[in-house]
Amino acid sequence: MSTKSNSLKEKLTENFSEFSQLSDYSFMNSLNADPQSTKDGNDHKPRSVYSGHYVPVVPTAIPEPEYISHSKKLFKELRLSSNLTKDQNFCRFFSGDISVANYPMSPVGWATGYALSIYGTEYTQQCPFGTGNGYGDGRAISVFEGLFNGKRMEMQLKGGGPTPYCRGADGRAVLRSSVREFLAQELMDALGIPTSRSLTLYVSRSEIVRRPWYSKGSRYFEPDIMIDNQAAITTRVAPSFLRVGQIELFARRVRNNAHDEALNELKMIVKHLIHRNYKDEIDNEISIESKVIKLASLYRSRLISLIANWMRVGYCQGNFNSDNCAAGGYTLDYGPFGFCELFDPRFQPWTGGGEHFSFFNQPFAAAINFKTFCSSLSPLLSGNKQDQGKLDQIEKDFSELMNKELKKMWANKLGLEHYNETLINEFFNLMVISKADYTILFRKLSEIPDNSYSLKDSFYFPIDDELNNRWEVWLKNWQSILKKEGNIKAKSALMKSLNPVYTWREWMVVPAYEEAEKGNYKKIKELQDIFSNPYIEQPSEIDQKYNRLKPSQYFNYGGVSHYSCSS
Ligand SMILES: Nc1ncnc2c1ncn2[C@@H]1O[C@H](COP(=O)(O)OP(=O)(O)OP(=O)(O)O)[C@@H](O)[C@H]1O
Ligand SMILES: [Mg+2]
Repeated sequence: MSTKSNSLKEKLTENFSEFSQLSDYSFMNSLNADPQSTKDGNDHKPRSVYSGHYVPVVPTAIPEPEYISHSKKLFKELRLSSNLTKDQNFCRFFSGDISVANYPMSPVGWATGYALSIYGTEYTQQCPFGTGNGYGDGRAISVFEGLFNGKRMEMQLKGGGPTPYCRGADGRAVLRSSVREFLAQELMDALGIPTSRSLTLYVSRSEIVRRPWYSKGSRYFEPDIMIDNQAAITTRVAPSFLRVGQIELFARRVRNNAHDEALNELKMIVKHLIHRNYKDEIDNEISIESKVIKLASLYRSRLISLIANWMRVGYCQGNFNSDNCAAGGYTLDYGPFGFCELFDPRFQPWTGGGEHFSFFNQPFAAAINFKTFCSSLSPLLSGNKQDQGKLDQIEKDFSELMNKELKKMWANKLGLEHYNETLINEFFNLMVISKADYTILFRKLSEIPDNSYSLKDSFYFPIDDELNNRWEVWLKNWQSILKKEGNIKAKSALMKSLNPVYTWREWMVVPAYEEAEKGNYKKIKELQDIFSNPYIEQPSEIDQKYNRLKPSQYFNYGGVSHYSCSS
């Protein structure tokens, strides 16, 4: 009996009509549509959107879509059968032709507006109307919301054609950036870092868009040519795609007395955020003021943990504006991101990013986004001084708690129970002077070596005797603390669970999207395999290929070591 019910429970969704039965829309049912929008979602030209939480939009399908890949892991988690990828309607739907939607699915998707603050400075000029009312999802369109094993998930096409927020751009994403986002989400999830997830990746055999990019071997900082790219659509999945910038938009409207419904719309979107991302942790029965305070405190914990995790694996988001900061506490928008190879605290692959969004500055950028988040919640406290005091305190404590978490992370990354300032400062100095590869060095240290010879393959240049001696001294000090603290074998195992073997190396990903441009998807699948298990050493043939220092020719190489945000 129990076997039977288990097998029933395990039944996978096999075809598109079963898939449609999973749909259950709360976004469109419980929030306000822009009153000026049309129900049919035929709304693809830039225009001002003054109110409402979303605009109904029908995506523009990419012509002649070809399936490239899907996330086997996410499919399993959602209990979707891989057979679905062979279903014609599934393919049409996730390549943008949602006219195939069956009841209870909606044949219309939605795009949302959001505000933009760059490192705390509010921008309004970023839209064609100079007001900020034309800024939001320009090419991201949500098309599905459903219940999967009781978990509510939203599915969003990236590159699904223009929306009213497109600001005159084409609404498309190129194959290169879609491959990057698809693979990066897979890797981040496997690294154990909260993230939007990859569902599927389709490319158009016939639609071409032009973008500035780098010529082969370019040493230019900014793109030097225009190139033709195939359009692609990748679908990402998350409990919500709400951003700090979105809460900010509604709060700005309250502050500016933009319309009578402004405060109510802010309240609705915050309640929606709680419902989507914090439902299990916030009691529905408490007052809105108490909910807001709890929300700020929960988001603070999630954001702090997220940033510490980014630092742990060498991830640099690159463009950590309020509009690229998910209010649910996970990584969102894999645009000009990168992973640090040669250790550099100022690592920043995006040419437009500046130092403020660089690798080691991310805790500060996060603190600023958190401040924006808190001040956006403030109007919901109805001027109550005591509640405002609590919210202010939560915001004020961000940096101290962030520091604490970082110290814990650095200590654990080195197998230590406690942060040791002298030891860790000397370690950072040595990493910089020795020109170490961030991932390889930490992984080699996870073997807890007792001599510097074991580290030599993690340096980009041979180190001299003096430096060598410094490493020897450091290793000795480190080992003696480790030994005092306890079981070395257990420490090594812990370090290996925090320090991956394999990481994102852009020069390995470039051939994957370049081959894909020629219709060969083998390298994408290979990388997907490697990225699915980044903490486990692969057999030596595979290991030699993927566990390597960045070759010298790829330094200062346009499109590899740095890139513009032309996606
Ligand atoms: N080709 C395009 N067509 C329309 N809008 C675009 C296009 N490229 C970028 N945008 C819009 O410009 C804004 C800034 O772009 P950014 O690179 O931060 O985001 P993105 O990578 O497109 O999307 P997301 O943050 O949803 O992952 C976003 O609102 C985005 O929707
Ligand atoms: Mg973005």
